[in-house]
Amino acid sequence: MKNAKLHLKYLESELHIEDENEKKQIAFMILDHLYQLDRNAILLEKQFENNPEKEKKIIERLNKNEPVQYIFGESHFYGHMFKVDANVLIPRPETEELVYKIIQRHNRQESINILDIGTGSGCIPITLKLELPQAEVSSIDISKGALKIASENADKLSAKINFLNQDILNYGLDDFSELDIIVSNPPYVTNDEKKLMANNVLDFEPELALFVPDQNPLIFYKRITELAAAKLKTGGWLYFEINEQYGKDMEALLADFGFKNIFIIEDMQGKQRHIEGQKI
Ligand SMILES: C[S@@+](CC[C@H](N)C(=O)[O-])C[C@H]1O[C@@H](n2cnc3c(N)ncnc32)[C@H](O)[C@@H]1O
Repeated sequence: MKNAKLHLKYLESELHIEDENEKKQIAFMILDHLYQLDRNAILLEKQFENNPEKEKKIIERLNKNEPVQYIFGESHFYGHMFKVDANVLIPRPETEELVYKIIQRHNRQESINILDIGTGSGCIPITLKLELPQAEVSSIDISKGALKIASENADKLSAKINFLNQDILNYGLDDFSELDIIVSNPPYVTNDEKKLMANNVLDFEPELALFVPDQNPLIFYKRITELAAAKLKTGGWLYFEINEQYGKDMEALLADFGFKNIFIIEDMQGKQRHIEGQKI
């Protein structure tokens, strides 16, 4: 039998993670994931039977920089647990902020049409459907692997979403007439920025979800803004998560396509992370 508090310390000592807080957090997550030991159980020094083989495998993968979310196959987003694998981006807290912003503007009774572009794990469309249950929600991704995970998440969380496998750069939204909301967190990292990124992102997260050509970093934003100008209802909103380097360019882009009420929103780190604009 092991003592939960002492075992937490042991797990920490096996992890090659520089940041002490992150190390502790991940050791907690291992105890929770493998043995359902929460902070209370650790504080009370609960006795439990451990599985050294499983622990060893997890620690080996963590020490090769693999994100803990891929190892456990799940990630929290907006109070729900989403299945994740190597086909999908790990949902980020900044994206929760974008979803929160959208939910604040609408109410649960509105029968609105929402389209999300770039589904990934399905975190955006599924959360919007759960919070705005009268909405019709659709979501597009080029990746069949991502759509499979997103559909599983939608089923698990009982959210009815219309998923479409399309390349937004070559699809004119022909299945849609008038939309109230278009939201997207498209790929926005340039190759130049690759060298600044952590290995656990570069080695494990899907390239398709992250990168855009250096010579055309706004390729997805230009295409989606053009489509939104055509497909949104008057009064409808366009929401993007953005690369903080391109706030000014994004404002100009939305203005060029006739959007009004354009606002850039900072994330919790104070970075220009979201933009919204209204079709008037
Ligand atoms: C940055 S990820 C966002 C995923 C998810 N919405 C989130 O916030 O966690 C971008 C997504 O866009 C998808 N994608 C990339 N190129 C695409 C294209 N040409 N058409 C449609 N989706 C595309 C990727 O497969 C990926 O799932």
